[in-house]
Amino acid sequence: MTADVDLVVIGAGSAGLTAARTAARLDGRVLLVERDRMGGDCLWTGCVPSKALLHVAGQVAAARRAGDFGLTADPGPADLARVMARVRAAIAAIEPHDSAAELTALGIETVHGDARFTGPRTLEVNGRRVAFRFAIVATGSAPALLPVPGLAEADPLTSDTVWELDALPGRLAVLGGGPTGCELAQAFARLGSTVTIVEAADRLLPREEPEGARLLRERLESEQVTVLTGAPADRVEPGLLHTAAGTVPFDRLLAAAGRTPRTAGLGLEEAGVEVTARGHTRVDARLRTTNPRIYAAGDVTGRSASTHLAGVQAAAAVADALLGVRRRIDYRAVPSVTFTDPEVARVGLTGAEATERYGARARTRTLRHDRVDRAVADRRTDGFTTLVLGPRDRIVGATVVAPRAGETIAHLAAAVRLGWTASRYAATVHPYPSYADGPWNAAITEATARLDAPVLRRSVAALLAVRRRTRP
Ligand SMILES: Cc1cc2nc3c(=O)[nH]c(=O)nc-3n(C[C@H](O)[C@H](O)[C@H](O)COP(=O)(O)OP(=O)(O)OC[C@H]3O[C@@H](n4cnc5c(N)ncnc54)[C@H](O)[C@@H]3O)c2cc1C
Ligand SMILES: NC(=O)c1ccc[n+]([C@@H]2O[C@H](COP(=O)([O-])OP(=O)(O)OC[C@H]3O[C@@H](n4cnc5c(N)ncnc54)[C@H](O)[C@@H]3O)[C@@H](O)[C@H]2O)c1
Repeated sequence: MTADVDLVVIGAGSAGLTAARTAARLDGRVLLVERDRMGGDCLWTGCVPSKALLHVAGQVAAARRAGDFGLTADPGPADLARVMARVRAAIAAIEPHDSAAELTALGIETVHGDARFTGPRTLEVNGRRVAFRFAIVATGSAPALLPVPGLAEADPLTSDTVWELDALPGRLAVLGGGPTGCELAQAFARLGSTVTIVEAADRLLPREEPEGARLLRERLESEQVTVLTGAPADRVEPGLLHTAAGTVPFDRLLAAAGRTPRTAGLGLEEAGVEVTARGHTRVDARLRTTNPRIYAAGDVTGRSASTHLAGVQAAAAVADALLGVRRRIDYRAVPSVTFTDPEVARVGLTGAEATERYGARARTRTLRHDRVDRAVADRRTDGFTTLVLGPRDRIVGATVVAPRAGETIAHLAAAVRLGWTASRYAATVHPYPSYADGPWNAAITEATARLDAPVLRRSVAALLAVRRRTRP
């Protein structure tokens, strides 16, 4: 069978766009199929609108705190229609980079339609049959619809639809206290809604360091957000959410309790592509599905839940398929950030995960940000840095909770990837006064604490004595 294209990419989101661009750069013949909007969730309903919304909400919150700085300003509730216009403007500014025109200029053929595999090396889109050498499934994930009685009837908002609101809900109940729930809850509370977060686990952000979740909760509560934890949703009546921890009256409900992969209707069975029990494409370390000619990348794999990792996976999959070049993805060093205020940023293991993996060889070193002068100057000492140390004192994880922690964590991602010790990290000069002083000072404290080891103290004392004699 002669192939029509080297690579067909299904889905033009974070993973699919990177896959198509990478293949085009290698001079591959590429067909990119998207059934909805070029740019995918990150551009239209995920990263970009949520960060734009959080930015405006942050400005409103700062204006509310103006009294702290001797100013007077009471912005009152925000005009959501105008706020959403700002959000759409951010999308509009980025959208041309992901457009079909831009990709066509790179030599990529784009087709608007629903792709469906018809065999191990063929698929169909808009009635057109395409034979491919390789394919990449990059169809992403969608908000999960929980089987909570009454939830569907309550017409819940999701991260797909919340952007269509043009008036602030008076009382907003947010179902799920993961990154989506926390970010949107804080944004709407700051804009003027009365928000309650309902989280099944015993804390917000269950994947993060408990102390980070605790600080975020404290901050949200200080901004009048009600947080119910240990509160799985039981059922919904009109205007009333019942949970194990009490009832929550609401005007609108936002369902943010997880994601589900988009694998239905793709003809994966015809292509010999197996899915896991949760519906993700089953992939190996090279991102090959159970059909070695078909790869997968991004949310659909269940091994990525971020734009940065989706892109890295996609580029690696293309190199593997088209060039036979294997690129190892270092999953140990992929940062994740919840862009609330304060931001909760992590790379690698939490303290508890490190103890589980390394037992007594794991340790943590925490520096509270009342020791970070920039945080003091900004009156933002409600943060901390934790370095997680593993065997041979290497940094195997880190959490930073602070304004701009999403920037600071990037250095620590490099440290984890390169297997640096705290001493090695401490040897890199950091600018003062910055939030990056958090990790730096934590590393310096760790490095200098090691000087307290009796053997080192004896050596230092001996050296000092020698110097006193030779340079009296
Ligand atoms: C509210 C929110 C905020 C977020 N914030 C961040 C953040 O700040 N930073 C971060 O890194 N990540 C963030 N994420 C996660 C990030 O958006 C996703 O991880 C990322 O978009 C996944 O990219 P993807 O390419 O795997 O899938 P998607 O972006 O979902 O793209 C998949 C595309 O495939 C298309 N498609 C599906 N089926 C077919 C088919 N059969 N034929 C043709 N096309 C098809 C879809 O229409 C879609 O456009 C956020 C997510 C949410 C919900
Ligand atoms: N800033 C970012 O990078 C960003 C932002 C948003 C989402 N994401 C990614 O997208 C993925 C999905 O995030 P998400 O927050 O939508 O989902 P999630 O799965 O991370 O969190 C959902 C939360 O809902 C809770 N939950 C589940 N069922 C419940 C019930 N019946 N009642 C109450 N609570 C319930 C869970 O315990 C969990 O804490 C994540 O992996 C996340 O990293 C990233």
